[in-house]
Amino acid sequence: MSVRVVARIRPLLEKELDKDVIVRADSTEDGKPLTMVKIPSPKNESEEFSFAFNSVYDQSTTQEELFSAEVAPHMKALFQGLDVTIFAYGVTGTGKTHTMRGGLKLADRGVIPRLLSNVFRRAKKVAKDSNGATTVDVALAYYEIYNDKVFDLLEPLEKRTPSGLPLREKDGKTIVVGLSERSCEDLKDFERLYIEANNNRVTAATKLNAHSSRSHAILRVKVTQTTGDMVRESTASAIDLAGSEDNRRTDNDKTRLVESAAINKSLFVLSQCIDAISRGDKRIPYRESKMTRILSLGQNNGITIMILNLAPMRSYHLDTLSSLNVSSRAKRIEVREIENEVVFKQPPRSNSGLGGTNMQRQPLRPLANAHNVHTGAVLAAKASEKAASDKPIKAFSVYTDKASKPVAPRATVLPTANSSQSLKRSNSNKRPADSLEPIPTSRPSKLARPTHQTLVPRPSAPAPSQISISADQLEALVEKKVAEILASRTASAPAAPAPQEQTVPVQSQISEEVKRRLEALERRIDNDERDDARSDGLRCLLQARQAKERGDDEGALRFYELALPFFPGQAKLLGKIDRLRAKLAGKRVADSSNNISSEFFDEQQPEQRKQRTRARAIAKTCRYEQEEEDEYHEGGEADVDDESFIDKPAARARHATTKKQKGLKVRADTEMDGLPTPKTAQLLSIVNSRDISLIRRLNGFGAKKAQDLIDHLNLEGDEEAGRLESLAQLRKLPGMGSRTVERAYEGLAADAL
Ligand SMILES: Nc1ncnc2c1ncn2[C@@H]1O[C@H](COP(=O)(O)OP(=O)(O)OP(=O)(O)O)[C@@H](O)[C@H]1O
Repeated sequence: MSVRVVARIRPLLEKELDKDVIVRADSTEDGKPLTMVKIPSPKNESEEFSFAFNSVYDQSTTQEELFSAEVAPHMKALFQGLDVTIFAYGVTGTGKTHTMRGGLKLADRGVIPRLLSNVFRRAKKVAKDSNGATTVDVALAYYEIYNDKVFDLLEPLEKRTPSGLPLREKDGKTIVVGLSERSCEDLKDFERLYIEANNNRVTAATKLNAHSSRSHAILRVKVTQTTGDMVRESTASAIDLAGSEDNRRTDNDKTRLVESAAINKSLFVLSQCIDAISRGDKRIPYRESKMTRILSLGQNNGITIMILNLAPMRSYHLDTLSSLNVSSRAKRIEVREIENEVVFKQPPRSNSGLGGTNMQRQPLRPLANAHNVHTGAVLAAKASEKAASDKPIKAFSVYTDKASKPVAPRATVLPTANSSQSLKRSNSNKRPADSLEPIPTSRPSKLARPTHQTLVPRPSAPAPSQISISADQLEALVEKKVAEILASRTASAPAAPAPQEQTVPVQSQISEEVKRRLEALERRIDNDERDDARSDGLRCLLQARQAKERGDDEGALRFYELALPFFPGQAKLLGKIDRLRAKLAGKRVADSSNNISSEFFDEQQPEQRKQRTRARAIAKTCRYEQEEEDEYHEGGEADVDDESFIDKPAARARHATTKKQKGLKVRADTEMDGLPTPKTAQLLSIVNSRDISLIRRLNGFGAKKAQDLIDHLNLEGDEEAGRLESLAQLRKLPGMGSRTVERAYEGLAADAL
C-alpha cells in the first residue's frame, strides 16, 4: 500500500483577512469528495495547476473531521499489531502544529490528543471485552530533532548534552540511544506529560509565525497488549515537522538562521528521499539527516499518513507549489503493511547454570526477525529498576524503556505473526537451563530471544559481548545488503558481448568495495559526535557540488544557501548563489508546469512514464557508479582521504599509529615539506592552476575530488589570495590529508622516472 497523502488548507488568520486567496480544494467531478488542490501558475494567472491527493481538506475542516476521516480508521489496525505513522509536512506557518497538537479547547485538540484519547478508549474496551484477560499498557517517548541533534523532551532541559542523543540502527529500525519512555495510565496522565514536554520543545517567534517550531517533534505511543503469556506491541508515531522557510522573508537573526539552515537541510533531504524512492533509485539518501533516518519513509512496515499543510495566501505561492510537488510524489511511495510479531513471555529461568545466587540474568543478545524485541525488557523494567539505574549507559530503542509497570521479565518471539490467539507455548518449548552457556556479565537481560533459536542446542563457543554482537550484526547486515544489491544488478544486467564479460567481475568487486566504503563512511559520519558548525558547512558545500554535477541547480542553490550561515560574507559563495538564483529565476516556474503535465501524462501514458523513470534511474545509477569509481577506483586510501575531511586530526592520529603509515608520514614530511623541490613546485602549480583537467590527472584524483578541491580553493580566495605555498597547506584542505597529497606527489615522481 502507498503512503497516504492528504492536503489540508488552513483558513485565513485574523490578520490575514485582507489577503488574496489563491489555493482551493476541488473534486474531479461534481458531488465527488475533494481530492484536488488547485493553484494558479505564478507565470500566467489564467492557467491553473491541479495536484491530486488521496483526500483534500478545505479551510472549513474541523480538527474532529480530519481526525475521524484520516486517523480514527487506523486505530483498529494499531491494536491488531500494525505500526501507524502520521506526519505533518509544509511551509512554516501553514498549520502543522495546529493539526498535530492543536489548541487547548476540546474542539481545537489536534491529532495527537485525539489519538491518545482513542487509544485509551479502545484499551478499556479490549480489557472489558476480554473480561480482564487482556491488559493494555500505553507508554510514551517524545523527542525533538533540533539542529540535527536529538533531544529527549521527557527529560528536563538541564539533562541535555550539547551533542544530543545518538542514533543506532537495530533490526532494520533506527533507534535513539538513551531515550526515556513513560508509562501513561489515562488521558490526564498523558496531558500532564505532553504539556510539560512541549515546554521543553524549541519554538520561537519568526516573522512568518509567532510560535514557530524550530525542531521536528516525534511522539511515539507504544501500545502493549498482554494476554496470559502473549504480548503484542505496536507503535503510533505522530510527527510534527518544522516548516521550511525562505529566509528572505523571515528576517531571521543568526541563531534563527542556523536553525533554519538545519530545518531546510533536513526537509530538502526528505524531498530528495521522496524523489529518489519515487524514481526507483537504489540509493536513498536517508542518512544525510537525522530526521530522514528516523522517519525512514517507505522503509517502515505499517501505515503511513502524510498531512500536507497549506496556507491559502498568495504570499506563499512558490513555497506552496514546491511543497505540493514534493508531496504529490510521496504518494508513489509503497509501504508494507506487516503486523508486528507476537511475543511470548518466558517464565524466569533458573540461574543455576550460571553459578552463584548473585549472578545476573543473560546479557543482551541479537534477535533476528523481531520488530518488538524489547518487549520483555520494557515490561521487566520496573522489576529491574535498581539494577538498571546502576548502568552508566542505556541503549533504549524508541520502542523500549523505563516503563513503570511490573511484568514478567523475559519474552520469547515466535516467528508466526498472525496466529497469536491460537498459539500457546508448551513446556517442551522452554529452553532448558543447562543449555545456557556461562556468560560472565553483570548486565541485566533486556532482550527477548526467538523461540526457534532456543529450540536448537547452542554450540559451546563463548558468547560474544553485546557490543561485538551488535557490531557484527551491523557488519553482516551491510554485507548482506551489498550482496543483495550486487546479485540484483548482476541478474538484471543485459548479456554483455564476449570481450566485455571479462570486466564484469572486476566492476562488481569495485562496486562492492565502493558500497562498503560508502556505508562505512556514512556510519563514521553519523557516529562522529563532533558535528561542529564548520564541518556542517563543508558538508553543505559538498552536497551543493554534487547537486551541481547532477545538473540539479535548485539543489545546488539550496545547499549553497545552507552553507552561507557557516561562511558568512564569503564573496565566492555569494557569487555562486547569485548566479544560480539568476539562472533559476525563470526555470522554477517552468519546472512546476512540467511537473503538472507529467502528473497528467502519468495517468495517460503509464508505459512511457515507466520507460522515462527507468531511463532516469539507469542514467542516475550509471552516474553514481562513475562518480564512485572516479573517487574510489584507486583503492585502499580513499577512506583515509574521506576521514581526513570529516575529522582530520583524529584521522591523522589514527593512521599515524601503524608502522607503515608512520613511515609514510615521516617520508612525506622530510621529502615533501622542506624547500620546495621541483616536484613539490610542480604539484603546487597544478593545484594552484585550478584547472580540473590538470588536477584530474594527478594520482588519486577523480572528477569529484578535483572539483571539490577547486571549490575549496575558490572559497579560500581568488587565484592570487588563495594560492597554496606548501604541501602542508594543501593537506589541510578538506578532503585532502597526508595520504592523498603523498599519492599525488608520488604519481608525479613516478611519471618523471
Ligand atoms: N486549521 C486551522 N484553523 C485555525 N487556525 C489555524 C489552523 N491551522 C493553523 N492555524 C493557525 O495558524 C498559525 C500557524 O500555525 P502553526 O503554528 O500550526 O504552523 P506550523 O506549520 O506548525 O508553523 P511552523 O512550521 O513555523 O511551526 C497558528 O496561529 C495556528 O493557530
